[in-house]
Amino acid sequence: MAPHTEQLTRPAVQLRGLTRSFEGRTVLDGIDLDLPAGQLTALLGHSGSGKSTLLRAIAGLDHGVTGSGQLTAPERVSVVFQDSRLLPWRRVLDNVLLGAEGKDAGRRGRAALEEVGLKGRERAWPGELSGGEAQRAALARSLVREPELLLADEPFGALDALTRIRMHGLLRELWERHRPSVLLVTHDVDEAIVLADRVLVLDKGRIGLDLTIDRAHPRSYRDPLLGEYRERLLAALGVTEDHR
Ligand SMILES: Nc1ncnc2c1ncn2[C@@H]1O[C@H](COP(=O)(O)OP(=O)(O)OP(=O)(O)O)[C@@H](O)[C@H]1O
Repeated sequence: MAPHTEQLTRPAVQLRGLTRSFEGRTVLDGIDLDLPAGQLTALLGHSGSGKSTLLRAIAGLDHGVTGSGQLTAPERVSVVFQDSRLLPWRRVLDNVLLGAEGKDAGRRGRAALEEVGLKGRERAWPGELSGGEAQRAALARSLVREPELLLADEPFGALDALTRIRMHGLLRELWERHRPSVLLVTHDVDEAIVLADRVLVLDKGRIGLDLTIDRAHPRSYRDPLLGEYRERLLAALGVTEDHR
């Protein structure tokens, strides 16, 4: 599907000189970044490189952290984490409706559950869902707010490999249908290459590599033409032949 050009001209997120420190240790060191509206961007980086810190800053969830810089982000932002964060004492539909506003919230909640493949599970308890189903419910909850920006912090990191691949298809489908701007934090180079149109590598507090993945969707994990992107990303992450 062709991107909506009028959307791509207006950045959804703008960071200028964004700096964040913990106890005097600088984690983000003057980041300048524009995320165009309606783009699916992945953020890679080693453990501890500051990916979650950056995502939390954009989400406005980093109160109390020392920092400076300018940040603009849309008002309607949804965040999905590695753990579904469903409230165990609320049924699935009631979880999905948390934070949903408006008269038609119930209808939107049911529609979102249907979109993620959970039709019929509205009255289930979170404890009755598999890990993949719980993440589907978390995605439904994020959709119901009709976010302009979806921030996802390793949303598939705790899932088995097969479920993860299915969830990749689902996320891409949902994105194509709703076109929010997405920032997907991941450790998984292949996940980034298959899903995202742009991949950023966070390194030493800065964006070390900013790579556009110029391949049509749906993409196959086996596409040899994605290999070149993989090599560039692995090199930016400092992964050499000796590590493989
Ligand atoms: N609340 C905090 N207090 C002190 N240090 C923190 C806090 N949050 C994060 N840090 C430190 O900031 C650095 C970046 O953490 P962050 O969680 O952003 O990294 P990450 O790239 O998301 O890592 P991972 O991939 O392992 O989740 C780490 O060294 C971490 O210890």
